[in-house]
Amino acid sequence: MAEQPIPLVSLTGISKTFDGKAIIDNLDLSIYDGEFLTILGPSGCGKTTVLRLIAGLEQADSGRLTLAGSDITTVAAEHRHVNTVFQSYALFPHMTLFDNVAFGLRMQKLPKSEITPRVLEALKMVQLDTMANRYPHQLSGGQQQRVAIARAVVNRPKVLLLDESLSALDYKLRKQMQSELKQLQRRLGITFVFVTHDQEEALSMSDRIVVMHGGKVVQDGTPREIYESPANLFVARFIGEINIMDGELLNPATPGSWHARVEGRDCVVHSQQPFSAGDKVCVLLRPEDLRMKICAANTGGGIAGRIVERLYKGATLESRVELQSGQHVLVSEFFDEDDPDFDYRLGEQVNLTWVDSWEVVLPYEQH
Ligand SMILES: Nc1ncnc2c1ncn2[C@@H]1O[C@H](COP(=O)(O)OP(=O)(O)OP(=O)(O)O)[C@@H](O)[C@H]1O
Repeated sequence: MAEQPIPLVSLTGISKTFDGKAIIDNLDLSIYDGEFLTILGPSGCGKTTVLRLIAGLEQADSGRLTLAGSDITTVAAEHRHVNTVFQSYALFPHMTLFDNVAFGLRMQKLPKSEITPRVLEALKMVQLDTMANRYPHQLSGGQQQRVAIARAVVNRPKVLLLDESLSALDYKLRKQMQSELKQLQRRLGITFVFVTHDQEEALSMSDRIVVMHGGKVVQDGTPREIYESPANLFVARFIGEINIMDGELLNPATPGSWHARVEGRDCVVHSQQPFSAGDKVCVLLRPEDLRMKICAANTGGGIAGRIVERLYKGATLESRVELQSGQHVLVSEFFDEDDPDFDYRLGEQVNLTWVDSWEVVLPYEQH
């Protein structure tokens, strides 16, 4: 078995209460050297608090924090090799970029002969070395964000914490910065811990995503694992669009698959979970996993439904289908004008199937 690497940062049994309310609840989290880890979750789930605990800006009520193997649970923020880039970049408006980036090193009373090359190197990394004499108001939002990163990187932290640091940017700039930030992280080899509530951002940037809900980690995995195999309905719904259908397991088909009835249709579903015959389940399917054919009601072998809405999205066509149970599901298909079945009309009867084994089967939860 491959040996598990030693975490660069580890949080063990960390709890934090504010005003008598548990905000972080017995949290265990390992962050590995050089990875781009994203903490993803809805507003108020405790993401920023986790960053502040790692940075030393908050003290945990209980638990243990280590950095590169050393216990830093009670070490002051300024003595941790950790830097934070906050949502508001908090640049000094009256200082040039050079002075903004040099500020921390000057506070440490380093000699000028060391400060100048380090600042220029950091500005070069974020491709702003030619603008060293400009002031923050002369920069775009994305450039200001890069200065904030240079200011953190110049301290040569082992870990860089980024708190919703792209959320102030407009859509196009945010997309551009997502890719630049990821490239920068690869180039620097610094461990990034990135906090966001934007699932698309998390999927596209991260090596690993930790999904938080109510102060707890509800799933920890690669972007693909989180998207394709959500651990529960909360994660499934939080990450992208999902259709949740009610089903019942009838009897085992093969090891890892079951004969089942899903929305009145007999089919085979796949799961490695220890289910029993008769168990009620939720069958999860992404809109792009479903396949749709025009078909008279109950003749196609799949789940019968009726088109109630069509949404043209450019590259894809999304259709809302009402099943016989009254439930609505969303189907997303690539636009294909040559497919005679493609141009559905409102009210048309259709038949839904899905790509074999792409379904996720979870224990039944009210939804
Ligand atoms: N210093 C504090 N004093 C009291 N309550 C706090 C404090 N810091 C955070 N909280 C509360 O803890 C909860 C979690 O806050 P936190 O900022 O960690 O959430 P978040 O997931 O980062 O949310 P957002 O995405 O909105 O920033 C919130 O209910 C918040 O009001």
